[in-house]
Amino acid sequence: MSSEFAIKVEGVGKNYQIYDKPHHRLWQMLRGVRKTYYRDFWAVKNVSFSVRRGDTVGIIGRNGAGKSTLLQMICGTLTPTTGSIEVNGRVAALLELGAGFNPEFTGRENVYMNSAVLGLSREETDARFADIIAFADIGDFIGQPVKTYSSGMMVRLAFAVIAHVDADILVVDEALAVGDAFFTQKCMRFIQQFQKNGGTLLFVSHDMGTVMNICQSAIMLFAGGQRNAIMGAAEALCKEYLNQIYDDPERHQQVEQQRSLHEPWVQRDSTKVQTVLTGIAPEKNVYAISPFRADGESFGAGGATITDAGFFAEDGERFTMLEGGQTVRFRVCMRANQALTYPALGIMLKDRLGQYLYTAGTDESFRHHRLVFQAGENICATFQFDMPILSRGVYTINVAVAEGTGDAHIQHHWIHDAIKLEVVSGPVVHGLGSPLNMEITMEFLQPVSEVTA
Ligand SMILES: Nc1ncnc2c1ncn2[C@@H]1O[C@H](COP(=O)(O)OP(=O)(O)OP(=O)(O)O)[C@@H](O)[C@H]1O
Repeated sequence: MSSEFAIKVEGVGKNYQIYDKPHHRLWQMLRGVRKTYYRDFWAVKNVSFSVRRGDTVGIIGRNGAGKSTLLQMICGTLTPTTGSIEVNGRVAALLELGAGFNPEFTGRENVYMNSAVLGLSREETDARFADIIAFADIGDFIGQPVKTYSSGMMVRLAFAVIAHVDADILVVDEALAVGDAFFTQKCMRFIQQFQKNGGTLLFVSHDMGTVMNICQSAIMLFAGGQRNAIMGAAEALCKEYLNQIYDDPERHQQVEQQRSLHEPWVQRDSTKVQTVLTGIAPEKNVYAISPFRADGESFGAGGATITDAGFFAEDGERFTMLEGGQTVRFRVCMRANQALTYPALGIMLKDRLGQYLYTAGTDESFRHHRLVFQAGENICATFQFDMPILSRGVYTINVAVAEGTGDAHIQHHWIHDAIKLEVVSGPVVHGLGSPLNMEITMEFLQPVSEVTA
């Protein structure tokens, strides 16, 4: 296989023999020469594709389409019935909760066992053990049997291991990377670094927005057919996937039923032949704001320390709840530990996948002020803006203090996820959010013929 490829899959299929009754299995063993007591079920059939090194590939498909089956075969935990799979490099996967862990063993024992399965020697694991534990951040539970872990702890430990085994290929199911927002951000930072370093990523997701954002190409699986996977550009396949979802006869049937139950309201009121509805979205966009995390994960040269950050009202009160559209002040404060020339404070709002939505800094506005801070000075910057209307979910804000100019600067203190924002309610479920002050109007441009009651 050319080393240009990380994975090459040719004609791969996985067949399960389905027995309708338990005793049919026994009959098959005893009398199977003359008669077959099972049905063949192809979870994956005749799949071929190749993934180049360094690519990020989305794995999409409806529930039961065969994603896990295919990926388990790539990881080597399941044997294909047909075809061949070549993998060039070390594969580490986060596919199934608790997979690869022995529930009776402690977290520590499982780390050693898992690392060994992934190709690390005992000495290599010894050298990385402290980092693995720090990444997982599960405290004393590391000495407890894994069967006592919450699902969140299990994901933490599993991700910590795969992040430290020098994998060439990572297989991650997005559904497992959810839970604690700060841990998710840490995982996404690791994944972004892994991609930058040229790692190959297979990313299973049901969120087409995410796939289009982070993947160049995608593999779409679908149940049935002579060949049940196709590979293509991420955007084209995501569109195709959405087409398929909405082309579902069951959905059409449900809508037909709704039609038969509800008379269209325009027809009930014959005076409303032409109607205008005007309104703003009825549900308030409410944000819950976490306290400032001074001890959040951070880095920097140490010439300054961020001492506080948060949303404040005009009278100085710290907000713990906010509403989309509300005018707010985000204040970030720092202490200079040394003299600083051209210092700048910055804030970055990120979505759950660690992608920047908005960033702002004092550098642009204060560039011409040629600011200099002295050691021991405390300085706060306030960013006033109208809170955007974001879709429901968890967001975080990084805060940072840098010194220098746009191209040539150093970071003195950068805190990842210093504040967590959770949009707990709101009118927007899909997409990033909605513009502020949106009004929705519906007009019937064609006169609707009068309907007799
Ligand atoms: N051991 C098994 N025996 C029989 N059928 C199986 C077995 N494992 C999986 N299947 C079937 O194979 C099909 C593909 O399953 P798979 O878990 O790979 O789908 P998936 O795309 O990962 O689904 P999801 O998105 O729900 O996780 C399903 O119909 C499933 O019921």
